[in-house]
Amino acid sequence: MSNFISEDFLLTNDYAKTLYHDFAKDLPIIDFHNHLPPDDISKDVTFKTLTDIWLGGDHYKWRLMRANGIDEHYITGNTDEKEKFKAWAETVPNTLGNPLFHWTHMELKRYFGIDDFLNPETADRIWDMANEKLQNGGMSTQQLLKKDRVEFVGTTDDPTDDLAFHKELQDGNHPFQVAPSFRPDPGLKIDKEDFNAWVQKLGEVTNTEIQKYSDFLDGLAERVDYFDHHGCKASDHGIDEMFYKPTDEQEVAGIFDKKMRGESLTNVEVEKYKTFTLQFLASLYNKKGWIMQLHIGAMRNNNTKMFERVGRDAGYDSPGDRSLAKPLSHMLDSIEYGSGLPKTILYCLNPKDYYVLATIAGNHQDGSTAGKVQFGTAWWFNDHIDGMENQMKILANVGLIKHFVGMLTDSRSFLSFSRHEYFRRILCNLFGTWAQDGKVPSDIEWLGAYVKDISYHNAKEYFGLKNGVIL
Ligand SMILES: O=C[C@H](O)[C@@H](O)[C@@H](O)[C@H](O)C(=O)O
Repeated sequence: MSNFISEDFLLTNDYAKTLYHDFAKDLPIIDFHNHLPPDDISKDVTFKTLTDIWLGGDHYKWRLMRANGIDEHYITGNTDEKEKFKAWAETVPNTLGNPLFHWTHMELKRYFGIDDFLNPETADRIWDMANEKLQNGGMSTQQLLKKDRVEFVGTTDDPTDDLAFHKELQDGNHPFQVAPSFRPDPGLKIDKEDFNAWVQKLGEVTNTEIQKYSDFLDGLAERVDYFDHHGCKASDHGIDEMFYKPTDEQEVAGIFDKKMRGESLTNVEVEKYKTFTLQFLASLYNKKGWIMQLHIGAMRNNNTKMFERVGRDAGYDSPGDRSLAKPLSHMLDSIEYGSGLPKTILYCLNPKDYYVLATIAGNHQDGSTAGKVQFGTAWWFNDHIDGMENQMKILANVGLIKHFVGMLTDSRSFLSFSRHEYFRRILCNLFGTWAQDGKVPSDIEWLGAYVKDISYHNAKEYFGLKNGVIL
């Protein structure tokens, strides 16, 4: 496979090559949003097999395996690890054009030095080589972070989490910083059955009996303080359908009481509750100087039979298509008008909303911070060459790509950091092609400064980091 994943992979002209090799390649990584388990980092876990590190939790791969006719037994079932790996190896040759085809081979090459095409014929050899490498040292979670020069990891954490592993990590002497991100979705989703149980849990961790909405808000505020003390710099919200229904605390207190009594709520009540609670949280984020991330528009768990069998985040999600322009614009406007909008990153799953997000971000730039409101990088089903190019072109068309905070993996795997390389190659190829086509001056230093900012410096500045240490 010597002509694949070569030095100049995805770099189609000389400008692109110079931009990547001279400006992007050697920069450290700031991965400000992912789903890595902090306990695996803190315990410096070494994964035993390629299946452990590659297939556990990776619903992207699971989805393609199912599409390839593989039985669930070999995907999320209890079968032998090697059998699972072989099922993936059988799938890989059929993934042409999918980013997983590139990611798989980049990961084999970068982490294991394996240059072979993964397929049923090479599977045994690759399994042995990779597992030997995993077991021979140098591949623990912390070593992988160091090897990839990861300076900052932003995990995704429930507000009721005690953050014990983050604390351990912060007390340790590491060249990287692992910070929690505050993800209060269960406290927003008042329409879900487990809402009341979550409220009770919040009460337990804050040592209060939450009886009314104001107790609940106090509990959230206490956890924001707690997260702040543990290095948190950002929140994250999974908003499946954007909402905005203006209301006030008194009305929402009544809605909360109703839910606590076990009564069912109307859609309007649910939206009012979510609106006020998000406004309240945004005011806390703003006071702390946190970044508010909104991931909007996933339609989740669309296969009930499989949801009952394998649970959430298992590969049964799609972009939804509910309009988000008005509610999102009104929501941000109301926050800005009220307590002031925190730094905000907007992501959407349906690419039909790219112009909406990119321009709504522009509506709330206020001159306080360059790129204060960001149109975030291509998320999930858009995380591929076309999706990333599309996102960056739209951002450049209607805003300033110069201040773009760039890539994050959103991943659950320690081998996904090579996706920063993938992103940087795509970025350099985009700018290099503009230079080649005479669309922009071929001033390599000037373009190189853009590449460095987008690959690393902008995120570092935006998150207030200095050499891996939170300022
Ligand atoms: O890239 C895909 C993601 O990891 C996806 O699983 C998450 O974005 C998750 O649904 C979430 O809500 O945070």
